[in-house]
Amino acid sequence: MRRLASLTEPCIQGHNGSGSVFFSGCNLRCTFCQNHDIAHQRNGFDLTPEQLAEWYIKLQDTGGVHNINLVTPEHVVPQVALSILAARDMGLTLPIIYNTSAFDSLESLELMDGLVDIYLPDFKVWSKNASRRLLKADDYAAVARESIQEMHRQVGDLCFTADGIAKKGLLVRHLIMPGKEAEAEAIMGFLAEHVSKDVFVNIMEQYRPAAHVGKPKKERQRRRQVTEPGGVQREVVEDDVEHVRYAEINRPVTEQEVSSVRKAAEQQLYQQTTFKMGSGRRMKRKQRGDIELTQKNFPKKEGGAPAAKKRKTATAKTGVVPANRQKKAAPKPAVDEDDDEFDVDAINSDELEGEGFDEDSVFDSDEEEQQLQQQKKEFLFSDDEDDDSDREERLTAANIEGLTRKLDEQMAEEAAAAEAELQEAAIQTNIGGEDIFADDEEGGKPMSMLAPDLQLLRSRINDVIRILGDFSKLAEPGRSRAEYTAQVLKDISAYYGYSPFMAEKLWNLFPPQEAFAFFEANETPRPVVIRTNTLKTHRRELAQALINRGVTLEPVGKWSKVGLQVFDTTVPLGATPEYLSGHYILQAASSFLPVMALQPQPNERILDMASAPGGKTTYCSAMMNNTGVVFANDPNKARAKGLIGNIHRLGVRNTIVCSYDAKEFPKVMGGFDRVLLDAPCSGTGVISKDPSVKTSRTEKDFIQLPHLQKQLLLAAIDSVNHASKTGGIIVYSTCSVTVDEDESVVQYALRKRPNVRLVDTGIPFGREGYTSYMGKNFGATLKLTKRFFPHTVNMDGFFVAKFQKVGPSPKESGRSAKADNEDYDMEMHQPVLDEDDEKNGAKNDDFGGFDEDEDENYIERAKHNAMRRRGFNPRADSAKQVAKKEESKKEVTKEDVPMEDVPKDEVAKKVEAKKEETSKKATPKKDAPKKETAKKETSKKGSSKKGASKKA
Ligand SMILES: C[S@@+](CC[C@H](N)C(=O)[O-])C[C@H]1O[C@@H](n2cnc3c(N)ncnc32)[C@H](O)[C@@H]1O
Repeated sequence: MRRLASLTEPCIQGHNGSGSVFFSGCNLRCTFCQNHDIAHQRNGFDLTPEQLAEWYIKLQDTGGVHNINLVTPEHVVPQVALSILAARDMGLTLPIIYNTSAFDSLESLELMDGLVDIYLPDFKVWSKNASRRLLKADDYAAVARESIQEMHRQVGDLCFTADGIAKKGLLVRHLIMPGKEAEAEAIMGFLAEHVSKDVFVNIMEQYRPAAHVGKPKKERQRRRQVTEPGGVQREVVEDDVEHVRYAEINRPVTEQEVSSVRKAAEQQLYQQTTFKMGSGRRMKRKQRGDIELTQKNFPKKEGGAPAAKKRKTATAKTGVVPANRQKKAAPKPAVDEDDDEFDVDAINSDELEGEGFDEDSVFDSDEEEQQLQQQKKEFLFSDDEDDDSDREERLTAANIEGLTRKLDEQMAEEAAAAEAELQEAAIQTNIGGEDIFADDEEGGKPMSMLAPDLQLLRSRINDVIRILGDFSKLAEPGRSRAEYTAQVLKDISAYYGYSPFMAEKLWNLFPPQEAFAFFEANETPRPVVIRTNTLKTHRRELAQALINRGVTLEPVGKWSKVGLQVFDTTVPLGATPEYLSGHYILQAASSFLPVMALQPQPNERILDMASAPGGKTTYCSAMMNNTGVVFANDPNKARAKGLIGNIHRLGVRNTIVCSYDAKEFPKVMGGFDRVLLDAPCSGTGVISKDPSVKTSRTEKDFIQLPHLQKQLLLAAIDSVNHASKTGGIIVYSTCSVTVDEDESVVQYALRKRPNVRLVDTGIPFGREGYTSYMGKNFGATLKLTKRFFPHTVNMDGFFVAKFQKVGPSPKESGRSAKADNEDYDMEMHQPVLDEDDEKNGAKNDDFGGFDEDEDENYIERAKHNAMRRRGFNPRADSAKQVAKKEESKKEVTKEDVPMEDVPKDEVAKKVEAKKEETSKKATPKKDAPKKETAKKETSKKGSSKKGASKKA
C-alpha cells in the first residue's frame, strides 16, 4: 500500500486538471457532507447520456484535461455506462475515473467493468455505529469492503504514465475523522489483508465540520420509557444537554489523530510517504485544478442546454431504464432508529429514483455526430460565420429561446424538487422549529458582534428559503413570513457582505429561491469574452492565432458571430500582438447586446451618448464597416482617453469624439438615425466585477440615478430623426437590474414622449422586462424590453429597451420639431401609447422638455417612502419639511438627501428604535408596497391634478 501525501491527488489533477463531472444526489446521507448543495439539494442539470458524452468530449477537446472524473455516480450507473460508451464512439480517449463513496452494489460495478480505468473510492468508517450515526447507512463498511475488492479485481493496483499521471488502477481515499482513529486502523488492516499491500491510499486531513455537524440544537427535554425493577414502566424526562448536533465530530482533526492514522497505514502497508509524479518535468507548469462541468465553465455551448437533476429525468434514446428501476442501484441506506435527527422515509431510496424516461426528448445522434465531426475539423467555427443570412440567426434564436425555456422549466422543476427536499429537510434539520430564530444571542452577545459562522448562515439561508417556498406547510406556527424574510435578509447581508439596504433591494426583485441564485451568481466571475474586431480580422483567424499562443477558447454562442469565450490562457490577453494590433477588444458578452439591438447600418449617423471606454462605439463602427459617422460622446474626459485609445487601436475611422453632458445634446445637434444610451447606472448587474456595489449604493443613488437616466433618455429620443429612412431608433441600456433604473425609466419616457414606442430588441434570449413590480404597473408593452441575469444566462446583469421614434420632437425640447423632417406623415405613424398611459390620461400629456417640477414630485414621493420605511412619519415631519424646503430654496445643496432632513442624533435614535422593532416584528416585503401603492396612487392623482391646474 502507498500513501499519498497531498490532499488532492496530483496524479489525478496533473498539470492540466481533471475534468470533474458532479452528479447531483447521493445514496448516502453523510451528516458532515461538504457537497451538501449537490448531494442533497440536487443542484444540477438534466442530460441524456449522449449529451453527457458530449460534455466529456468538450472537456477532452477544449479543456485539455487528463481524465474524466465522475463524482458520485453510484445512483446513475446505467446512464453513466451509456454516456461512456457514447463518448468512446465520439472519440473519447481519456481515462475514466469512478469517484465514489464505495457504497456501490456489485451489480453496478459489474456494469462498469471494462468502462472504468481508475476507481477512486472513499473508505469512510468501519463500525456499524459510525455508519448509522454519521452516514445514515446500516453497515456501510460491509458494502465498501465488497465494492473495493471488486474494484481492485477489475483494475488492479494503480499505475501511471511516464509523466506520473494516473492511468489505471485503484486509489482509495480515507478522510480522517475526529476521534475515529480506531476506525481508520481497521480500514488500513482490511486493505492490506484483503485487497493488496500495494494499494494506494490518500489519507486526507482536511476534515472540517459541515452540513448538519455543529448546527445549533435547542436545549430540550427527552422523554424515555424505563422499566423499573418489578417490570413497572415509567416515563423519565431527561435534559438533552448537547447544544450542537453531532458534537463529537464538531472540530477539525488534531495532529495526534493524523499521525496515529498515518502510523497505522505505515505499519500495515508498504510505505511510500512521498508520492512522486513520474519524471516531474511537466508538473512545473501551472496546475489548473479541476474543471467542473457547469454552465459556468461551459456556458452557451450548443447542445449543452442545461436541465435538472440527472437522476430524476435522465433520458436515453435506447430507452434504458434508470439504475434503481433495474435494481442495479447501490444498496439502500438504512437508518439508526434511535437517532431522531433523520427521517427514515426521507432516506428511502424511492426518493432517489428517476421519474421515468422521456423518449421524446432524445435527439438525432447521427446528426449530432456529424455536427461534432464537422466542428472538430473547423476548430469549432462554422463556415458561414461571416454569412449574414439570417437563417443562422433564426436557428440561433430558436436555440436560445429553447435554452431560456429550458432554464425556466428547470427552475420550476428545481422549485418542485426543493419542495420535496424541503419536507425531508424540515424533519432532518428541525428547520421548522426554533433553530432559525434561536441564535440571535450567544453567550449574552448579539450574534452580529461575533464572527459569522458562514456554514451556519448558509444552511440557515437555505432553510428559510425553503420555508418561504412553501410557507403554509413548513413555517413554524405563529411565525410570520415577514419574520422569516427579515431573518434571511440579515443572513444574506452577513454571508455575502451586502448592506441591509442593498440586500433587500435585490432580494425584492425575485422569488426567494431565485434571489438566492442571483446572490450566488454574484460571487463567481462571469466568463472572459473578447470581441473580434471585424474591421481588421475574421473570428476564425483570430481564434487560430490565439490558440497558437496557448489560449483555450471557443465561440461565445451561436447568437454572436464575433464573440469568443476564453477558458484559459497562458498569455496576458491585454498584451498579445493581436490585441495590440487591434484584432480584438475585451468586452463582456452582455455588452454586445445593446449594439445588437441598435443594429447600426452602413452610412448612418449614430450617436453614442455615453460612450467611454468605447466597447459599444467601436462595435457600432465595425457593424457599419467604418462608413457613416458615429458621434462618441462622454462628458468624463478622463474616461474619454480610454475611448480614444480604443478607437485608434481598433482602426476605427468613422468616429467623432465629443464631450458634452448628454442632457444637452439635442441643443448641440440632432437628426441622428440611431442613438445609443448606455446610461450611467448603479452597476447592480456587475457585482461580481465590482463587489463594492454591495455596500456603496444607498437609497439616494436610486433616486438620483433614475432622475439622470430619465433626463438622458428624453434627450436621446429628442436627438433622433423620426423620419430617418433607415432608423429612427433609440436603445436604452444599463448594467443594473433595479426596476428604478430600468422599467421605471422606460415608462417615464413613454409617458413623456408619446412619439416613441417600444419595439422588439431582436435579442433572441433573456427575460421579458417586468410589466409590474411591487404594485406598480408599467404596462404590457414593457414585455418588449429585455432583462439578462447572471444566474440565468451567465452574463452580467443587463437591461435593454429599444424604441422607435414615430413622430417629431416636442417644441420645448432643445431639438425643435422643425429641425426634423416636417413632411413626415403623422397619420401613417400614429404614436402608440402604453396601455396604462392611456388609462391614466397620458394622451393629454403635452410635449415638453424634462419636467423638473414633475420630477421633483417623484423625488418627494420617493423621500416620503424612504422615510416611512425607516420608521419616520413623513406627515408628522411635513411641517418641518415645508420649512426645510423654504430654506432649501436659498440653500439648494441640502435638498436631495432625505435622511439629511432630519437631525443626525434623532436619526440615530430612530434607527436604533427601528432596529429593535424590526428584530421583534419584521416588515412584510410584498404586502407593504400594496399599502404604499394605494397611498402612491392617491398622491399620484393629487399630483396629476396639480399638474393639470398648472397647465391650465
Ligand atoms: C455605462 S458607462 C458607458 C460604457 C460605454 N457605453 C461602453 O460600452 O464602453 C456610462 C458612461 O456614462 C457617462 N456619463 C455620466 N454622466 C453622463 C452624462 N450626463 N451624459 C453623458 N454621459 C454620461 C460616464 O462617464 C460613463 O462613461
